[in-house]
Amino acid sequence: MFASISIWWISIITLCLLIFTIIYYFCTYTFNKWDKINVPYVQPIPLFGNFFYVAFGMQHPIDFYRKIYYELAGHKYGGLFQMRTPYLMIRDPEIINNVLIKDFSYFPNRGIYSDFSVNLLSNQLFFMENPQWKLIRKALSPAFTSGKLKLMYDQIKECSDELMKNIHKNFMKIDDKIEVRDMLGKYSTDVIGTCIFGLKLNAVSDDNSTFRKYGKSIFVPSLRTHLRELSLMISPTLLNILKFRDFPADATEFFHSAFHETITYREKNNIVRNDFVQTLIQARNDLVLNKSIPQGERFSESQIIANAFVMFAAGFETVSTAMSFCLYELALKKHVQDRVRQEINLKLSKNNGLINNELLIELNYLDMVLAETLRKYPPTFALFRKASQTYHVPNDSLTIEKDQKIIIPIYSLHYDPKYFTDPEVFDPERFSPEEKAKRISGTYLPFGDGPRICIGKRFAELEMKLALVEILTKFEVEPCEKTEIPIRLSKKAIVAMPENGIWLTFKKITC
Ligand code: HEM
Repeated sequence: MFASISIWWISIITLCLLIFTIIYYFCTYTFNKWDKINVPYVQPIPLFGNFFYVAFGMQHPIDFYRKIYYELAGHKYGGLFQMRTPYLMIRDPEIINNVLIKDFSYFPNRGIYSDFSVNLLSNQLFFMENPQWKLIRKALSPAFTSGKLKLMYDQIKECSDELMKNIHKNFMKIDDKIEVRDMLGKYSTDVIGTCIFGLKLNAVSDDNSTFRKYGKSIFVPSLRTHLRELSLMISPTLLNILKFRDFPADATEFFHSAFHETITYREKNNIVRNDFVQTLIQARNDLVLNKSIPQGERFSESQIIANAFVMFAAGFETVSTAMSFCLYELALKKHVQDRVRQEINLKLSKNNGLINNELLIELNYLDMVLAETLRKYPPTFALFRKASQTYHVPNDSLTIEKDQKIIIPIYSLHYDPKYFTDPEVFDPERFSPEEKAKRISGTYLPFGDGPRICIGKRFAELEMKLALVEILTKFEVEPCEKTEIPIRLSKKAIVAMPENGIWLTFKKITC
């Protein structure tokens, strides 16, 4: 009897040991990656890698990358583990330039996984991989030429006029304190609506705007997005089993049908306009309906719709957050605000008081202020790439294997005192023509770089400058008792976003 009990115990213990060994192996077997190729790395812990505090919402990814960046100080690159997935962080500007620009053909993709069969709206420019990415980027780029931007000016101006009306209304009805991120989020929703989709959304004046509601829901930090990220870093297979979606289902449905209706309405009614919807219709004709192109190069209807969505998703939160941080810094730095206003007023007086596209182009100091805002608060805090083939780093022993995921830590580079002295200080002089000429390329990357650089960069700059000119010529912005100093960033957001909004006082300029 004793013999059978001990056999039973031995079997149980052996089974437990076996299960423990399998789990331990699963949680750690990727961790020898950097030792094998002699790359410095930060010591991981089973399953979580270096990502433990981020996984439990105790650390912002920005702080996480910053910590790794400094632990790898003195090295051109180094390894880290986001859960079980090994990433190569590149710190050296020359290698960064090789990856983004010079040797782009080795790194054409971001390597951000999405199962397109359940995430229809992710099947677009941002997530797409070569060769499809190249085809669609070529088809959509003509929508953002300087000629096209000039044509969009009047539409953006209409939105900024609405914005100003709303600020005045708010001013008279409520008080002089405004949460600027919400207000500017409504403005950027309207701008994208009219310029990209030809839709008058009126989010600025309509508190119940559905576009605004669903737009916000894409970026609101949620447990779903967090768990999605974590399961992906543990294993894409796990993500496929758990089927976490990239975006909430109701938002996906809403945007899919809204964009589908817009495109089909234009087609049915033969409406031809010189705007982004027209570019999408053209892309649909060339890449979906054209039977003469090879099957592999053909796109689906749903991919065209997803590319309408990406302009909305990538364009509204980034712009409104950047403008809000800009106003925040100007409120804290009165002398910089005065100088911006002086420049605007000087140019306005030479332009008969008229705000137009040409005037905006001439506002060089405002450009410097915006550039410094995007240095201090880059909405996208890191760039991602994946090697599509094995790559030997020139003049170095490192070989980057095919499929290796790469992180370029924008935020850490922007705060490295080697490249930006006193990085915590907001100083637009860093972007004077002389300082810009001295800057080491590959250290300032708010819009990314190379062929995959942000497609909406110039559109965003135009939109931001116009709203800032309108606001700063009519109001002085100041901090109030609700202004958070220093500002705290949300630990869960996928873009650099203030935790509690940005409250500022608006004082009417009377003269
Ligand atoms: C302040 C505003 C903005 C910032 C800071 C910003 C930043 C970025 C960054 C860092 C990337 C990744 C670039 C890379 O990987 O090298 C990106 C990509 C992208 N952005 Fe923006 N963006 C802004 C506004 C916009 C706007 C207004 C639009 C659309 C109208 C837009 C559309 C896109 C798209 C579609 C991509 C993917 C491009 C591709 O993969 O080919 N962005 N953006």
